[in-house]
Amino acid sequence: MKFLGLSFVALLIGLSLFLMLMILITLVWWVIPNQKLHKLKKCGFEGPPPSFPLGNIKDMKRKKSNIIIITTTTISSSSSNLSYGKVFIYWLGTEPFLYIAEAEFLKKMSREVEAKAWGKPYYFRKDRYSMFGEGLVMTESNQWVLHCHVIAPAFNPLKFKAMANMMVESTRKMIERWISQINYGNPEIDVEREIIWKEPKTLETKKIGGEIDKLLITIINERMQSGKSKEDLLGHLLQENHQVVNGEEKNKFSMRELIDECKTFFISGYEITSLSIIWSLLLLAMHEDWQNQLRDEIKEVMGNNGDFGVNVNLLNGLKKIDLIAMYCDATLRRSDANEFKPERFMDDENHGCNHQMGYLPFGFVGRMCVGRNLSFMEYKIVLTRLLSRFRFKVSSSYHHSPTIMLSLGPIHRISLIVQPL
Ligand code: HEM
Repeated sequence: MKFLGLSFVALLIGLSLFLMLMILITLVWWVIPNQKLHKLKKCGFEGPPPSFPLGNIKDMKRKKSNIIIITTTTISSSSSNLSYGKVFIYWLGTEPFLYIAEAEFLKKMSREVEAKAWGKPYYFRKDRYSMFGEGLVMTESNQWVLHCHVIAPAFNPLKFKAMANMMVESTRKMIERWISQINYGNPEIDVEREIIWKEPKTLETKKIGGEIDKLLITIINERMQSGKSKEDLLGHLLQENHQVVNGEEKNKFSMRELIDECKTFFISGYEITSLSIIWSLLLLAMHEDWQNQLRDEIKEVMGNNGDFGVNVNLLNGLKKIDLIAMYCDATLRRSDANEFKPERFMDDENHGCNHQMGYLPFGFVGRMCVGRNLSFMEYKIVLTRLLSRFRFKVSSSYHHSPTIMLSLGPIHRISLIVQPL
């Protein structure tokens, strides 16, 4: 039998497939999200119903009040005019997110929710998998606990001395490059290009992912076979990874896990610290009085070391540099938050915010940044040496263009006029 030229069987198959697809869509986009919402409501959370197909993205785009959004472990500032109070559930596609504008609630959660219970949103895991694989940023529950045990000791500040020397050396090379450029009559330096390695876009990382993996396998194998431990992050990681159980040598991580951790350190570590340094240089170039204050402090604390070498212990004495560095885009800020006032951090336990949970540049509770001490050290080393050698001014060609990528970066170059002291 034929209908519109199609056999009855083909029509039946087509119809069944269509029906199955409709059932699947209804399940995924309506039944399951509504079940989740029902459960969340039972726990006392209110919020708009999931709307097909994008969730509440449209509503979220309309700006009114600044609030904090927690997307499982990721905290970011955003805006909303949804009228569900200060804590509610909203939807991105079919995924529920907890929206928090109440610092006390955030504090309570950070006390009561175990670190291993935090996870990452599905879209983040999918989008960033090529960058982080199953590295620490992505792991959850007991796998996170295991990774933490291996990785955290590698970030013990007592192990940073050799890394400090590498940082000093690479800053020295950069300073030499700048001086030779200045001597050629070009004092305008694109500090972004000089300091930062551009984070590859997700697509690029997907394309070159295999190449990166191969390169890392070679490096890791060479290190393992040479038997010599190098005092850098990979060296410390390999040391922590090695164990002897009942006389048998074993590794805690597989090669895949080692590769993913290396990628995680590189991508989550390198980019953010570099960005902190270049934004700080820009702010200092805009506020020369602060450059002078910092130079005075560097001389007072480091003596000549600010110029010729770095004593890691002395870095702890530099308080003002801390102060400027890590001012994050906290949302519970005071009304003068957009003014450059590093002094607001001085003797203020809330770091210039209205609440202690307003300042969370390194995340919070157990999922706090494992690399924060390393990043402080690198930041201080680079800034100390640059300020000891140069005066910075903003170039007339500078065009302010911050944008959020993985972190807050500039679209256009950050050009500064650099004058040797
Ligand atoms: C200015 C510098 C840095 C800032 C502002 C920063 C910020 C953060 C934040 C906010 C988180 C929490 C993310 C979340 O909850 O999803 C985090 C986690 C993490 N950071 Fe950093 N970070 C910095 C430097 C570094 C460095 C230098 C490294 C390593 C070389 C690093 C490695 C990591 C890792 C592995 C995690 C995941 C920790 C976990 O989930 O247990 N970060 N960082």
